[in-house]
Amino acid sequence: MVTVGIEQAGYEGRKDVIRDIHFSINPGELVGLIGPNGAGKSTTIKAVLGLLADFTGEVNFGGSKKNYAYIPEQPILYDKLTFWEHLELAASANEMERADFESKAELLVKRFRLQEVKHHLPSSFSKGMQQKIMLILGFLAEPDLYVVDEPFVGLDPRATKDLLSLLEEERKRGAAVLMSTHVLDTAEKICDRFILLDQGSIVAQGDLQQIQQQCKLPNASLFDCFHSLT
Ligand SMILES: Nc1ncnc2c1ncn2[C@@H]1O[C@H](COP(=O)(O)OP(=O)(O)OP(=O)(O)O)[C@@H](O)[C@H]1O
Repeated sequence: MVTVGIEQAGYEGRKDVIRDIHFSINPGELVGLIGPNGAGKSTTIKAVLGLLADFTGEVNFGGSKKNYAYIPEQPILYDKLTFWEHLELAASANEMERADFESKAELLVKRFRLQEVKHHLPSSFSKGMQQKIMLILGFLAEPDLYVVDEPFVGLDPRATKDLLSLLEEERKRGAAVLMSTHVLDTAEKICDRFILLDQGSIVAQGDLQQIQQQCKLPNASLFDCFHSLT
């Protein structure tokens, strides 16, 4: 289980962007981090991953080692490495066996329909194709925790479906997922629980029924709850 207890966190020169953020994620669970622009979703993710200069609190990954894959909103790729070389680099960082790496990587490349561009430079790819590379890099690692920042915006419907089915398989293996998104109708369908952020703090958390109770709107959609709370 991943346990997050953030007293406060922020950036150099802009401390205290988020405060009193407490939640946990069980193995196999998909938790949605929801909130308007600037609410602090990405900052919360960076705090969980230990990427912030200014941080007070504690994040416990449950094991001795922080075993996670972070799939950022903006793809981060090297200009001079081909798509396949990015995968090879990730495999060596994760100390994967060659044969294991090749079979998994080939399957993922095929699944996201990128075989044709395997040996091309990703700097020439579209935003959605670059995003797929970030997803493949994450899935290759088979981590205990996936941290996915706004995955749906750049992906076409088929890629979105591929992502969701792969995440479902990974959750069956026991992987936990923390996902930030604005796409509330998808979030409502796929997340076990939600954390609703506004202005750097949690305004509601729980499953849909608990969120509905917290905003006193029985049977309301996540979208309606979101609007009444933010
Ligand atoms: N590198 C940074 N330095 C200083 N302030 C930052 C930095 N990044 C974000 N912030 C500020 O922190 C606040 C929360 O931003 P954050 O990116 O966490 O929001 P978000 O909920 O992820 O928003 P969005 O939905 O637009 O992606 C905003 O006021 C933003 O201006």
